[in-house]
Amino acid sequence: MTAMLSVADLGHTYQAKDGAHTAISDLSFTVGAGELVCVVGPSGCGKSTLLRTISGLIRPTRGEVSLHGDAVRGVPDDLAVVFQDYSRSLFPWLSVQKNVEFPLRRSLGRAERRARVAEALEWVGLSGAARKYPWQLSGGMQQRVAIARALAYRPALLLMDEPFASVDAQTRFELEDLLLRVKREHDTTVLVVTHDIDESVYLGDRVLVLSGSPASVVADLRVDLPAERDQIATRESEAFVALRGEVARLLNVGAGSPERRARRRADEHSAAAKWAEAERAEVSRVEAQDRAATP
Ligand SMILES: Nc1ncnc2c1ncn2[C@@H]1O[C@H](COP(=O)(O)OP(=O)(O)OP(=O)(O)O)[C@@H](O)[C@H]1O
Repeated sequence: MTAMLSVADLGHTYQAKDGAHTAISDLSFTVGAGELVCVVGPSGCGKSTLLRTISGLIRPTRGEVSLHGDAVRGVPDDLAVVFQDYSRSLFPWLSVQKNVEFPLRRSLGRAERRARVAEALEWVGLSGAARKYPWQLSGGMQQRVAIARALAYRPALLLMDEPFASVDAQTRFELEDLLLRVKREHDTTVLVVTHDIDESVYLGDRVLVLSGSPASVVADLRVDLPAERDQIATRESEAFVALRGEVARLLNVGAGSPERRARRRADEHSAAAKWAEAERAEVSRVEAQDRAATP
């Protein structure tokens, strides 16, 4: 299988006021064209840093990322990202139609843009919602819009950062099946970061298990399940149960004393709050820029 994405000896060290912090070290893996690979790892191990380097938002301090053979030096044209927080990734002042159309506004003429939007909305079952605004839709529908926007762009690689973590369990199952269907029908190459071990096995052709910070690859597991999956039958199958057990063991889920676990959760919480704050400021800045650029 041709490698669509190649990550070679990747490392990244942040320079902060209180010293240097190595978030990822020696990460190497490839993702083949048409493959769906899930990445799991302990909280704070460096998964978002990995996605930021793949999407060209930060330059790694070591190693290289290539997309169909070309080294990534900035944000690649043929890449789309779906984030966990749909409410911040959609523009509330634009209709669903205009949200999905937005990334296509420079590359395509009006007729082709409209055709792509109609097609993508049909894929995600939202043809009837084109004229609505994001705030008129449920959380699951908003995340469908974000997925439609990514798909309308026809990216060579779709990156998803905890895409279904903010929706209820029923919607999560529906969106997982939607992703599998779209991937199968359109041969999309996808890299999904998730905290959910079951989700990683249900969705993945492979599961990459990362170590604690700084992240490196602990295991690259092939998911030996039929391509057609079913939320009940697949999750009950022996192969599924065995694999999710293996991932949990590799992640050492449940290890440590209750005190150590509580301390670790508190540390993760304060680091997450700090970076969420920085990210909010960055998103507001970019939104203000986009708002100014919106015709
Ligand atoms: N801009 C930054 N400057 C300095 N350190 C950072 C920066 N961004 C992240 N870090 C640190 O790098 C480490 C990895 O962070 P990252 O957000 O990549 O992890 P993660 O696995 O995505 O976390 P989570 O599972 O909580 O989403 C953390 O210790 C974090 O505090």
